[in-house]
Amino acid sequence: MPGGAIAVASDHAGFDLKEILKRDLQEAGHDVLDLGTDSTQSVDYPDFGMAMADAVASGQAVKGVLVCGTGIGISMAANRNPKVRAALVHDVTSARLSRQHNDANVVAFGQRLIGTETAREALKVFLDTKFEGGRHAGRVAKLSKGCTK
Ligand SMILES: O=C[C@H](O)[C@H](O)[C@H](O)COP(=O)(O)O
Repeated sequence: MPGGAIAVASDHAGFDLKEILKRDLQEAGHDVLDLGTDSTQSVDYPDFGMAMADAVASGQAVKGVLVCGTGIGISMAANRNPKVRAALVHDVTSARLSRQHNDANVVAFGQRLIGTETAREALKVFLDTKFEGGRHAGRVAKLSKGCTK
């Protein structure tokens, strides 16, 4: 069984894809923490992006998966916490690079923009790819420091 819980969260516009990705994670043997939402009834994406940030920053989850209509708003919300590096991913290449170069700990998808199969494949790659470190380590450390003003 892979180590550490993976949290999933979405707004109403990402609910269907979140459920598909959650099932994939469970079938792969991951411990999945579902932070909602629980239906396609309209909700506010900041509530779920920030719940994800809390789960990752506290160590309750080692990685996270976010989905909203575009992936933009919910990743913006999560990234307000300096311990979160949420990558808005549109394909397998950006999923891989978000891990290799940015050590992303959260991946975000836009259900209205990405094909389901692309998102499923991109999530697998995201979880299977390691951070390269090296020249990227200092850059990522600067992100973790947050704003200076
Ligand atoms: O960045 C925001 C997300 O894409 C939301 O999922 C989107 O704005 C929701 O739109 P609506 O309320 O029209 O379903």
